[in-house]
Amino acid sequence: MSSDIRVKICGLTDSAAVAAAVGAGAAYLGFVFFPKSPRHLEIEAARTLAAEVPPGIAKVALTVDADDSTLAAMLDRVPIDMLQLHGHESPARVAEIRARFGLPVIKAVGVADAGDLPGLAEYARVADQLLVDAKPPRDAVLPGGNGLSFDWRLIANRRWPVPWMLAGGLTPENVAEAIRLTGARQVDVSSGVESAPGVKDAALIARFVAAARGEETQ
Ligand SMILES: O=C(O)c1ccccc1NCC(=O)[C@H](O)[C@H](O)COP(=O)(O)O
Repeated sequence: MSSDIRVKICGLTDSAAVAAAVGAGAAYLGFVFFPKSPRHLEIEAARTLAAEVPPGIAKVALTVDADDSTLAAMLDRVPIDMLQLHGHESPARVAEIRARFGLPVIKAVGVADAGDLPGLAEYARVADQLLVDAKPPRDAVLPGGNGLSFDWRLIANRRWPVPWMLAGGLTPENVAEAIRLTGARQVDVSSGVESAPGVKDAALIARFVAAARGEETQ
């Protein structure tokens, strides 16, 4: 496996977690703005954490069907590099947000079966990146960050015209196999590096990044 795998650690809620992700070599750090989430950040808390991220690591704001005024209020205070849209935003809405706020957009798309794959191609026309995630259960409170994976064989050897990240239920134990099966060059994790919902574990973050890069020795 190659060490050029790029890792996104999502749902960081405190300085220790940011330091752990930065120290482990994450390429992207995700901040969740979704009040029902145990990882939700108020704007001023996110601003403080964002200031702790060194240049060269992308600060990603995750939102769910946010309207323009909510996005504007957050972006006015928090120095964000990319938006991750994790709701039911249509392709037209993705294009609109991208144009209005002038930031690269990652569109999360849930996959449960082969019927979900055409949606990915549609979003690849308007988003800068795709995040290929597990589809949340119908009764889930969270549209992502549920620690659930999907059948990776569904996307084995699939390619899209934009960069993409594999997400959903990844852990230090399974990430190498997920990369091998899918050919992903970027991976995203939240629950799999937590000791409790919303509480990141520095050792798990380090193990995850090392495993994704094929560097883990144990
Ligand atoms: O993390 C949340 O609480 C969350 C809330 C609302 C929308 C998305 C959310 N998380 C998305 C992610 O953290 C990841 O991008 C992805 O779903 C993988 O999560 P996990 O399966 O927990 O690794």
